[in-house]
This record gives sequence, structure tokens and C-alpha cells, in this order.
Amino acid sequence: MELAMHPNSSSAPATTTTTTTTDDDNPTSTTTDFSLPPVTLQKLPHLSDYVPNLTALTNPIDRSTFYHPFPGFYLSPSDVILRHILFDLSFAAAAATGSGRLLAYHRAGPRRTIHFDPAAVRAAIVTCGGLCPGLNTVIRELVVGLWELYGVRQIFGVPSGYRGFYSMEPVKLDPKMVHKWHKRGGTALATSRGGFDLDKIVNAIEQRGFNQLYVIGGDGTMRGAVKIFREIQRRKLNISITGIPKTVDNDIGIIDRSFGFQTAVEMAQEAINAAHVEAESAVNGIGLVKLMGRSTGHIALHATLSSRDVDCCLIPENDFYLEGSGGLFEFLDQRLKQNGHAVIVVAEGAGQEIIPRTDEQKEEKDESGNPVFLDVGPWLKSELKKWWERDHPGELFTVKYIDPTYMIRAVPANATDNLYCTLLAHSAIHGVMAGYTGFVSGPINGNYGYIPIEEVAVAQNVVDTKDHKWAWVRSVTNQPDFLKC
Ligand SMILES: Nc1ncnc2c1ncn2[C@@H]1O[C@H](COP(=O)(O)OP(=O)(O)O)[C@@H](O)[C@H]1O
Ligand SMILES: O=P(O)(O)OC[C@H]1O[C@](O)(COP(=O)(O)O)[C@@H](O)[C@@H]1O
Ligand SMILES: [Mg+2]
Repeated sequence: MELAMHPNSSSAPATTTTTTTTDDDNPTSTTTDFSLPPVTLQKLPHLSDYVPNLTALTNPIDRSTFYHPFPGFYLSPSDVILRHILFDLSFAAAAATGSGRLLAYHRAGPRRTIHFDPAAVRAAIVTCGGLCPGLNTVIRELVVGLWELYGVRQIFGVPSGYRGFYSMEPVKLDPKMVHKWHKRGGTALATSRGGFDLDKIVNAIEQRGFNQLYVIGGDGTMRGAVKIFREIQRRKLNISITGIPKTVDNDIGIIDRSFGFQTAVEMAQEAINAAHVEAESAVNGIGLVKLMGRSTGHIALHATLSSRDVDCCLIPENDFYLEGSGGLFEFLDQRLKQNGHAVIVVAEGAGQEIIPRTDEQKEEKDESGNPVFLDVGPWLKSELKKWWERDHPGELFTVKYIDPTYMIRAVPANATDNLYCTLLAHSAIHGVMAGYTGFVSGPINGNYGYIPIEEVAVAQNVVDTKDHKWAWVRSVTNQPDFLKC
């Protein structure tokens, strides 16, 4: 679908004119006229794509005593968010001649017409994968939002992740029950890895009469949700499914960041501070902190940038080596000579290529099929000790290793993440009530949008070691780039 977003048609000549506006004869801004490139709006699946004669009702928010819908309160399909908002004007001019397009997503929010009768809704909420701060807040806000905004009364929690659909009894939820859940870490519904059996899950959904599915989970969960979505479509069921992206590692793409990530980075500071104190208080002291981050180093990177006490940050996206010129040991040698101590932050997925392992260990997977890593923390600690004894025999040296692994994700969400969780939950509810399906809610450039779940399931978010953020880390730590000459 293409939107006419600009007065110039795409066939108009691409002219770029620059003028200067003045205020009291002082130039204040530059106005450039250019043709906005054509916009492609990502199609969002809707139940009406395959369910005939859908119910169409006015939104009950019209009658809410709290909301007074004003013109523009309800969003329509022409309300969009651009995926990329940064581009240079010469690109825009070039794009208008046909060499580029802009991608847009539907904005999240209430719709004037809804396609579910609230009295007939049977909503199911499930949490899958590892923990993340804010899971309980999302559940709470889904329950309260469905109840208060739309008058839904049949809301169920599915225990223990995907396997719970077919192996456990759902738990009836209401606002009173979930009232304090945002203050608790973890997930009150319980979660698990593995157990994804498509037929059993969709059969159970049908048998239980669920017609709205709120699936909270990470990249693996989203891949599972895509399969459920496709099966629901194949069976032509009037069931809407939405994904709410949860990942403490921040490894899901397109969205600005995942909920709980900021809380985790904040928690990591405590471990880094402790490592710093220990290292500073020793002779040739090294503080070593291992942080979560299976295939992405976002937590380590952000924790490093916000701490400023870190001398070296090791992430999965940037291979490192220990010995020789430009290696970790050479760098630490210099740092210890300069400062007498050093702090290293290592993401759990870093260095996996250089830790010796058996063929069996190379194949190891968890129940969800994620690779099981060797523990980089103790390995690095032991390598550091061996190096020092070999190169500096008899000299004092200490490595204090801190592994706060689960502590950074098993806590309740901080205030910012709690707010974020609420907006995510409300966005999901509005989209589902409007009949959208197979989508994920999330912030895109600061505004909440609906993204097709199939796109989210394959979109990764890795640290770009060529961009300014990684350069910033290196400028803060002055660590080597580990590019062997
Ligand atoms: N490719 C896939 N197809 C179907 N289900 C999947 C897939 N990958 C993961 N899952 C299921 O999604 C759930 C969560 O996945 P997992 O990788 O453990 O966590 P996360 O969703 O946090 O990444 C598990 O029940 C797992 O079996
Ligand atoms: O919870 P487990 O099975 O010990 O797994 C730990 C993994 O979970 C995470 O915390 C989050 O991973 P997911 O988002 O895939 O659940 C990873 O950082 C870590 O590698
Ligand atoms: Mg994952």
C-alpha cells in the first residue's frame, strides 16, 4: 500500500531549494523544499482478511467516564509511523525520483470501531522464555486494561509458557488479583523454555474457547507465535494473536528497545561498582563482571557507558584475543601499570570462539534450541591468573569475579520500564480489539506502532561495532579494537 504523504507527486521533478528565513534580520533556520519519497505502509493482518461478517461495534471507550474521546483520539489506518526518520535532504531528493522509499507502520492506539464484543472475549495471556523485569507489569496492565477500557471479564493466565496451553489449567485473572503484581519480579504466571507443540497448542486454544491471545516473550517466543498465527489463519479461526516483545538482552529488532532492559542495565551498575571497589582496593586488582547477553552485548555496552569505571567491555559482536600485540593481556598490563587496577565487563556470549570445548559441547542446546554457552567468566578469570603467574612471577595480583547473572533480570521493573510496560499492554489491547492479528506492539522512534509479527520474528538487534556507539565505548575505555594487524 502506498500513501500520498506529500503534495508533490512522485512523478514531479525532484527539486531541492534552500532558503533562509530571518527573524529580526538574524538567520534562524534553513528551510529546504524537497519531495518526500513514496511511503510503503506495512500491511497489518486483520481478522477480516479471512473471517467473513465480522462483528463491528463502536468502541466502548466512547462511554468511559475517564476518557472523553476528542477529535483525533481514535486512530485510523492512515495514522502511521516512519521506520526511518533520519535521512539527508539529498537522499530525499534522489528518492523522489524513484530510487528510494520510506517504510511506515500503523500507529498503535484505540480505533473507533472494534471487532470483538467485550462480553464474548476470552483472553489468554502467556509468558515464555527467560525472565525480564516488567513481565508482571505487562500481565497486570493487560488484565486491568481489558477490564477497565473495554469491559472484558473473561481473562485467563496460561501457566508455564507455551506448554501450559495443553498441559495445565488456565487461571482466571481480574484486576483485584493482579493489583500488586507490578511490584514483583519474575512472572506470576510462570514461564518455561521448550514445550512448543503447535497442534496441541492450537487445539487447546480452540477447546478453551480463547479468542484473544497475548503472548509475551522474546525472539524464540515470537517465532512460535508466527507458527500459531499461521495455523489459526489456516483453520480460519476468529482468534487474534499479538506478541509483546520481552527480551532482557534487547535482541529484538525494529523496536527502539525492549522493556526491562533499562532496569537490567541499572542493576548491572551495582555489580560493576563492587568490582571497581574490589579492584581498586587490591594491588594489581582486576574486577571482572559477567553480564547477560547471549548473542548481543547491549547490556554490557550500556552498563559500560553508564558506569565509566569499566576499562574493557567484551561483547559477542566483537571477537577478542588474549595474547600478543593488541590483545587483552597487553592492554591490561598497561592499565595496571597506569592505574594499579582494571575493570572488565564481559557479556556471556563473548569469547565463545576461543574457549576450548569438546565437539559435544559445541552441539549443546537448551530446551528451546538456543545454544548453551561455556561460562566465559571463570574461564577468563583462570586465563588471567595463568598469564600473570607466567609473565609477572611473584608479583601481587588479584582477580575478583562477580557474576550477577539472574540478579539483573529477576527484579521488578523500574519506573520507566513500568510505564513502558503499561503503554505496550494498552497498545496490544487496542490493536486486538480492533481486529488486528499477527502483530507486535512496540515503540518505533518514540511512538508506538504495530509491526507484523512475521517481521519481528526475524528482525535481530545486534550491536553494530561500526557505528558511533561502539566507537564511544572504545573512546571511554580506550580498549583495543582486537583487529589483528
Ligand atoms: N523456532 C521456533 N518455533 C516454535 N517455537 C519456538 C521457536 N523458538 C523458540 N520457540 C519456543 O518459544 C518459547 C520461548 O523461546 P526461548 O528461546 O526459550 O525464549 P525467548 O522467547 O525469550 O527467546 C519456548 O517455548 C520455545 O520452545
Ligand atoms: O534462563 P536460562 O535458561 O538460564 O537462560 C539464560 C538466558 O536467558 C537470557 O537472560 C534471556 O534470554 P531470552 O530472552 O531468550 O529468554 C539470556 O541473556 C541468557 O543467556
Ligand atoms: Mg531469546
